[in-house]
Amino acid sequence: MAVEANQEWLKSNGDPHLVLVHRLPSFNFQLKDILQPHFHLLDPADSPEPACSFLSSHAQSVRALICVANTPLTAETLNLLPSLELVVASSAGVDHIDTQECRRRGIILTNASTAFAEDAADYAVTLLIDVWRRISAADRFLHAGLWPVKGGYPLGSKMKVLIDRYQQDCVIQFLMGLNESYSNVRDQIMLMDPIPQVSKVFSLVQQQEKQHQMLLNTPAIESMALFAKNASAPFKPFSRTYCPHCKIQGHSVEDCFKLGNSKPPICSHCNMSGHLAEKCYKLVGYPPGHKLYNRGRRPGGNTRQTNMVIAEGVPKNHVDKMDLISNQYQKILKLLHENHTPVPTMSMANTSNLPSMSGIATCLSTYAHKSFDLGGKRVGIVGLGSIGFEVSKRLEAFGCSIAYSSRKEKPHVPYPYHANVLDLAAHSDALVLCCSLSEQTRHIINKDVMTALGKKGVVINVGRGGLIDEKELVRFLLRGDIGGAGLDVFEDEPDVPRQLFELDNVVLSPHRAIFTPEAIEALNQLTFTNLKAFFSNKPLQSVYQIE
Ligand SMILES: O=CC(=O)O
Repeated sequence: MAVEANQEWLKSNGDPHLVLVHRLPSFNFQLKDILQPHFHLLDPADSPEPACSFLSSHAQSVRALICVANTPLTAETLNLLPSLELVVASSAGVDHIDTQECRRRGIILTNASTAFAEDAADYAVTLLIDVWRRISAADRFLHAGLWPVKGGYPLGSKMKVLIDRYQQDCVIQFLMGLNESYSNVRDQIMLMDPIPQVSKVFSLVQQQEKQHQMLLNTPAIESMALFAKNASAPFKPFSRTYCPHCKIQGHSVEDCFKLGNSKPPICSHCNMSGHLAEKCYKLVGYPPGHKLYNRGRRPGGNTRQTNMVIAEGVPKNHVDKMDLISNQYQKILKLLHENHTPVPTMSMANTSNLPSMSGIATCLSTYAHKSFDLGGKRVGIVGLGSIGFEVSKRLEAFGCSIAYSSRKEKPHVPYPYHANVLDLAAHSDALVLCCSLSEQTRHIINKDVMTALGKKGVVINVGRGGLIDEKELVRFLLRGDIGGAGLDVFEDEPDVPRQLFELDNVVLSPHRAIFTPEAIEALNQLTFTNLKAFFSNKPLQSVYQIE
């Protein structure tokens, strides 16, 4: 920082002014070296004397105080500083400062939101894109070595139908017994009455799979519970599978249907849509005349085929573990029925001339066209201060439409204003929380707001954890009553609800939004500028309006 020739912030006799450093002893005061040459810094944390008596004896004439990070600044401390006129907070949030007491005493408060605005906004937008596009989840998927095993990770906010279909497919294949080393857990699941929902079975299977994997040093594809012959074939770009619907090699018509590109195929065996008769035949046995009719038929007749055909509840002969009996088959059919959600049909016409893309990627991009992109999404910004405004600038560039709620309507802002967050939520696909935490804003995101935001709504928080009723948010996320969350802050940091760890539609970050060297440099600059301005009777920057 350049030293200025005219040091008009010094006292008239040329001495430096006193500035009190208010910090918890565990917090480093990095600005010390920069400020020391220009101000007389008083730092009780450097003294062996208890803070109270230090302040009473040495700080009676102090006019300016720097509040470091989230060191609590209470009315009791303020009472010990009768000459205090300025509090310079080195944070954007001021919920650790008794702002009402500051106001009562006429103390001016500045915060760091202008210094941190760009970095905090970058982070908020990144969280939003990550939640919508599932970037972190896809990263975990890839790091876990699952790409070659389970095929492409379906990205995007409206992929739930596809994920459901994917889970359903995996579960059915698993229950059909394509991986024998999982027969015990399969039998246990089949004995459950009723068989739990597909998503539950899917997670039970995954748990088992994790346990298996832990026992193996180098897990092989074949050791996966959900591994099934050809399960990943449709996802391989050079597979010889051919889709008669979209005329692209690399996936089957069933996959095309799962991706929403064709009408569901109808099974000629059970009349259900969504799969072909081959799937049923694998379960119940191939009919006479089918090319695989003799497959698995052994002398003695204990084959899946004969068991399935003859058994009514209990097989007559010995049944080996892998075989399904007919009521198990019925249970599986029921599962299929319960989870049968229609998938929107979309045309491949616009993308079928993209030879460099694999079939699956082409299908995904087609499906994604109106689903994953940020363009057209309605984003509600809660708190249009300096951080919120930077968020709006960025998201506008992505083609989002912006609305906001704030303590007051901003006269020169072009975006629609909503006087309350409930109303904003009802008109938004995502809410981005950039406001400060106060008694008025605590739990501003509550049950009603989340309900208004809806099942596809996303909430991003770079403000303070207390803005959200976190327990309620966890419930909403676990029930699928909200579309996702990107959270940099939590109610009880560093404790984060563990239930969130498993959710792919949740991105978690340990309160890092503003931590960049550039933001710290901007903070140093802002603090120095404000102290100089204060002692030279010039206007201050980043003044926090206490209400
Ligand atoms: O969270 C960071 C800050 O308030 O500065």
